[in-house]
Amino acid sequence: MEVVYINNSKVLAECKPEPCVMAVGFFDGVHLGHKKIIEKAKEIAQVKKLTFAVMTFFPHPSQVIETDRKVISYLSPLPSKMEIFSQLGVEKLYIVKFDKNFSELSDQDFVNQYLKGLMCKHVVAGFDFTYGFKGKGNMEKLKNVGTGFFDVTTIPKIQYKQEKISSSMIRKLLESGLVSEIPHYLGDYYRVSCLVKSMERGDADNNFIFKAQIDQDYFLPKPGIYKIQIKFNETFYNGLCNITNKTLKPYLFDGVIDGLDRIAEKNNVQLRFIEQLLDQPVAAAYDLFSRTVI
Ligand SMILES: Cc1cc2nc3c(=O)[nH]c(=O)nc-3n(C[C@H](O)[C@H](O)[C@H](O)COP(=O)(O)O)c2cc1C
Ligand SMILES: Nc1ncnc2c1ncn2[C@@H]1O[C@H](COP(=O)(O)OP(=O)(O)OP(=O)(O)O)[C@@H](O)[C@H]1O
Repeated sequence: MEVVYINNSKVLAECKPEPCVMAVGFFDGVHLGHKKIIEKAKEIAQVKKLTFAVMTFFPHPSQVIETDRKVISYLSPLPSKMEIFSQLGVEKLYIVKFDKNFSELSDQDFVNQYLKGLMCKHVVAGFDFTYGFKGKGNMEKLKNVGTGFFDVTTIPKIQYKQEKISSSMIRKLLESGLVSEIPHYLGDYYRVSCLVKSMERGDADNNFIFKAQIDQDYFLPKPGIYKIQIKFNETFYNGLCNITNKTLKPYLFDGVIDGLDRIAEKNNVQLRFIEQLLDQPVAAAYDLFSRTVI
């Protein structure tokens, strides 16, 4: 996957565009609604024999625009989002810096400079996609202004239990500790990548006790005790993890892993949240862990 960072219209002019089918959106978490959009763009690109591209923005628009709900941590921080896009077969990823200047670009200028400028022949986005200053552009307008330049495909609302699947909904579930519900929205357990700081045999049952550091850009579940899996070298290990102080930066997890003797310190692992066991962290975590059957 080729990654192109666009910081302003000058850098945009230096891009070497190629005719493409483009999925557009912020796509935090790349949930089931987002996946439908990306899969549709891929399918159209194959049929039309064009490059399969995605355009996303960074940071989240709420960090630049006045809103009551600022998104400061992510379900998929940029490196994780890039990995997911690459796994979904995206050929070209445009990452547009969302700054004050960009936010004030009119909807017409965004279409002319960015979508037409990057040689989009087909744009795919969801039913509620908005763009341009004050979010004045929508899918209806996009179809009109694209006539003669690009086609537009709108993905209808993807729902679970009669509600729109959204990144905000997944954040709410994490804030409530309801991690076991998340696969219905994400298509998989909520996962974060982290760096193992220490791993030693520690408790009475000879389980491994680990401490791991997580990138501070990740949105974390409510403090508490969680059943987890650690993925390392394509193998999943069951365990428990204690999330304590959410304000601690960088975050440190500690926990117990069952029968794990291959992960050494300084390894990057993927941690998946399976189920909340206790809705508050415990001070003497190891005591609790050693008494709990993993
Ligand atoms: C050029 C441009 C300017 C934007 N300006 C604003 C803005 O002034 N106010 C706002 O609330 N959102 C603005 N947005 C954000 C969009 O409304 C929207 O959140 C963004 O395009 C991501 O779409 P998505 O949230 O559907 O993924 C702008 C987006 C673009 C592409
Ligand atoms: N459930 C859904 N069904 C269809 N399209 C969706 C769905 N959720 C998001 N989209 C589309 O995905 C793209 C990215 O949207 P966005 O990143 O705002 O997702 P979101 O889940 O709505 O986020 P948030 O909850 O933060 O508003 C947009 O084109 C949007 O219309």
